[in-house]
Amino acid sequence: MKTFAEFEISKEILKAITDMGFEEATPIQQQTIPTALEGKDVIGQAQTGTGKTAAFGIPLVEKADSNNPQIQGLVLTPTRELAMQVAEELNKIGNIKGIRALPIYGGQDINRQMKALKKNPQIIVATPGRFMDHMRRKTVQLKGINLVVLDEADEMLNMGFVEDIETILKEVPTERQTLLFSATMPKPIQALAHKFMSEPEFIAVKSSEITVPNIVQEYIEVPEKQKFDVLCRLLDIQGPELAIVFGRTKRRVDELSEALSKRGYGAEGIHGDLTQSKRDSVLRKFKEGTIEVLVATDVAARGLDISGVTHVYNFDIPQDPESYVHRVGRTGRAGNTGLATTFVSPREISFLKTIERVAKRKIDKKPIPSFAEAIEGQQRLAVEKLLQIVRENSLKAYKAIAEQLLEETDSVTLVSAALKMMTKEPNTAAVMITEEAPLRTKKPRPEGSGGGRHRSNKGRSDNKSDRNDRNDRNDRGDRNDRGDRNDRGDRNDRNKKPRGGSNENFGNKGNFPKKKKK
Ligand SMILES: Nc1ncnc2c1ncn2[C@@H]1O[C@H](COP(=O)(O)OP(=O)(O)OP(=O)(O)O)[C@@H](O)[C@H]1O
Ligand SMILES: [Mg+2]
Repeated sequence: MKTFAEFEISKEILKAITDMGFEEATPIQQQTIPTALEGKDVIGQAQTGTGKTAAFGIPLVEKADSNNPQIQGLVLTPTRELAMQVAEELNKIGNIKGIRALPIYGGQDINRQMKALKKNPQIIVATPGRFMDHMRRKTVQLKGINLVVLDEADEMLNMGFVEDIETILKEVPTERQTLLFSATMPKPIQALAHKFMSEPEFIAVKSSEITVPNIVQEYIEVPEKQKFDVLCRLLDIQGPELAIVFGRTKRRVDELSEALSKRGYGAEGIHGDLTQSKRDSVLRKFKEGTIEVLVATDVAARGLDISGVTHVYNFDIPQDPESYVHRVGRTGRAGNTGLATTFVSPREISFLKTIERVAKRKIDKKPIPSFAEAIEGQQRLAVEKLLQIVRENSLKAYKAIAEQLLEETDSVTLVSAALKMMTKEPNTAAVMITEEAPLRTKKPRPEGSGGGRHRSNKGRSDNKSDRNDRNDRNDRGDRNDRGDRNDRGDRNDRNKKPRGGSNENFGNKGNFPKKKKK
C-alpha cells in the first residue's frame, strides 16, 4: 500500500489529504495519480466508492496555480448534486494550497453564478448544459483550461451528451490533459472517448467482480402488487440507518415517498421534476438523518457519496447492468458494508440474469419476508434501543419510580410493556401505488458488442420532455435534470435501444484503506 507522501505532490495538498483522514491511497489512486501527474491522458475505471474523486482531484489541484486568476481545470458531471459534491471534495483538497473549485449547474440562479465566477475560481465543476450556457454568455474564459475531467464519463457520453461534450471540448485549448473516470466503462464508450483524448492510458483496477465484495446483493421475486408491502417489511426487519429506494419513474418516486410517509417512515423523494431548492433540501435532510429513506430515480444513482447508507432497494429492477452497478454502489463505500436488494417481478427474471452476467456475480435469491418477521424485526430494534439506553446508564431519575412500579407489577410484564411501547407495529395504512408494467424483454446481446457508439436523441425525439431530463442539456429553460431518463413516456422507447456493452475489467478487490478516525 502506498501512502500519499510517496506521490510527487506539494506539502499543502498532503496536509489537506491527511486532514481529510486519508492515510493510504486506494488502488485506483495508486495507479492513476502518478500517471496523471506526468501529464498523460487517463481513462480510469474502478468500483464504486473506491476514491475516484481524489484520484483525479489530487492531480487536478496539484497542477492548478493559485496565483493564476484563470480557470485552469474543468470537471463535468452528469448531475447537479454530483457537481456540488465533487466541488466540495476539490475544495477540501485545495483549501491549504489556496485552490478554489466552483460548482456551476442548472437550477441555480445564473446571476449568482456569474458573480461567483468573477471571483476567479481555478476549477469549475459543472453540468454540461449550464456550462455551455456560460460559454455562450461569455461568462467563462476557457483559454486557461489545461485539464478536463469527465466524471461518470460513460453516463455522459452514452446518453446523447456527446454533442454537448464535443462543443465544450472544441473550445477548450487542444493542448490540454483529459481524464475520464467511471466504475463502468463499456467498450464502445472507451472507443468514443479516444476522440477527445490523446493516447490515453486505460487504467482499470483488476477485479473478478465489478461491484465491491462488501455489498451483499440479494433479489426477491415479487409480483408488482406486493412490492410495496414487501418493501415495508424489509425496512422493518432490516432497520437501515439510511436507505435509498430506487424507482423507475418520477411518478413512482412521488407515490412511493408519499406511501412510505403514510406508513410512518421518514421518507422523501428526489427526481428531476422537483425544483433545485427542493432537491437540495431533501438531500440535506437525508444526509443529516432527518429522513432515513431517500426515494430516487436514477438521478441519484451516480457518484453520490453519502455516509451511513446501509441499504439500497431497487424497487424496480434497473434497465441496464450499468445502472444496477451504480445504484447498488451507493452503499458499501469506502470499505463499509452494505446490503442491496432488488425486486424482480416474475416476468423480469431474464433482466436479472443479464445483470448477473455483466456484474459477474451471483445475486442470491431471498424469500418474501413474512408479516411475522416484520413484527419480530421491529421488536428486535426496540430491544436494541432499550439495551442502548441501559448502556448509556443515565437512568438515575427513573429508578425510584421503577422500584415503586415493581412493587405493584412483575418485572416481565413491565419490560414487555416498555417494549410494546417502543415497538413500531407494522402499519398497513392503505396507499396508492400505480402499477408499472414489467420491463420488456429485449434480445440478449453479446457482451462488449455495444451496438451503436452512443445513443443520440434521435429515435427518442417522440418524447420531448425526455430531452429536458437529460443532464442539464436544456439548461436554458432548464428545470429538469438527467437521471430521470426513465420517465413514464420514455420507458418503452428506451427498452428498445442498444446499450454499450459492458467491460470485463473493473474495480479493485475491495482492499480499501482505512480512513483515520479523527
Ligand atoms: N485514500 C482514501 N482513504 C480513505 N478514504 C478515502 C480515500 N479515498 C477516498 N476515500 C473516501 O471514500 C469515499 C468514496 O470516494 P469517491 O466518492 O471518490 O468514490 P468513487 O470511486 O468516485 O465512487 P463512484 O463510482 O460511486 O462515484 C469518500 O467518502 C471518500 O472520502
Ligand atoms: Mg465518483
